[in-house]
Amino acid sequence: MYHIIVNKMAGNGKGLRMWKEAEKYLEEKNVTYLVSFTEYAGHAGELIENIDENLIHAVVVVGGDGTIHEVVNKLVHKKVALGIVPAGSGNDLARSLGVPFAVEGALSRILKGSYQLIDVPKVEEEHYISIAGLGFDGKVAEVTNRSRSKRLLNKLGLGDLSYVLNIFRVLFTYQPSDVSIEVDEKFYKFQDVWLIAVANLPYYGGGIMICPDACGTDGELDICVVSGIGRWELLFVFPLAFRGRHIKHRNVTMFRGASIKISPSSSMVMQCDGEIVQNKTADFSVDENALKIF
Ligand SMILES: Nc1ncnc2c1ncn2[C@@H]1O[C@H](COP(=O)(O)OP(=O)(O)OP(=O)(O)O)[C@@H](O)[C@H]1O
Repeated sequence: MYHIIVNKMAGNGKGLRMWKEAEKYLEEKNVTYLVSFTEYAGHAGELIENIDENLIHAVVVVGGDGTIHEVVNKLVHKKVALGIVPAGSGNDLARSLGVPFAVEGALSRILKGSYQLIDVPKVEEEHYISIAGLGFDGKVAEVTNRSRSKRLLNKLGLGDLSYVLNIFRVLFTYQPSDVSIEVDEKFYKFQDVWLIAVANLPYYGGGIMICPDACGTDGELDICVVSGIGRWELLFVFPLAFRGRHIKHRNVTMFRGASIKISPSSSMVMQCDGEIVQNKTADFSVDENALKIF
């Protein structure tokens, strides 16, 4: 049986609209399912905390990357597969995996039943599926989630605009840090680091292809470091990242590895799949082939 988890509030109400469409489609196809609706942050994880693996063969999220992130943390190394009907504002996991954005396409992919095994990275005990970021992107996520303008813009259906506004706000106040990075026992030192992305898959931030070659089945993580760059130049490089063309820029360094330790000289805000995490250290590893995903 499918357990469907719906975040009605995802994507400024897109979750509810897409669920209504999904409900009709599932009825037409005579699919048996159990459905639950999230009511607060953290609820999706709680709903499947004690999942009966003999009864439920797949969890389907109708929601965004934040809801998926909670579910991933409960499904790692389980028999239960994950399906997604992308209804968030960013939908970067769907973009990376080529999941259709329309309800019918996304559901028919799930109902076909063929899954792949995907790697799941972790930083300390926190798993994530797409990208973890330290620095500038973490700060933008933190400021946006706290800001009153987000709530107001969400009500007006302009939620994405709050990210853009905060990118500018953070750009002119952010203080870069010096950072030591250990990748598979090789040691690197960077000055004036703006951001470090540690990626299982290519996309974050609603379509930014920060690590174009990241592959969720190679047992490794791709790392992008942006350092030693002026504020105005960063503003110029930023749009290139929507097509992955930033990687040739002289202030951008790309690596790949399975075990990564990041030590900044001053604290850097960390986000995993867009959710802020309060870790003391940033030691990354990969659980290979740890999640079944449609
Ligand atoms: N009923 C609810 N009311 C408020 N917040 C909720 C509710 N249900 C879940 N949440 C929380 O809302 C946050 C955002 O949800 P989600 O990621 O699904 O959508 P999104 O932010 O619009 O999409 P994306 O992450 O793709 O940009 C998550 O952290 C989730 O835990």
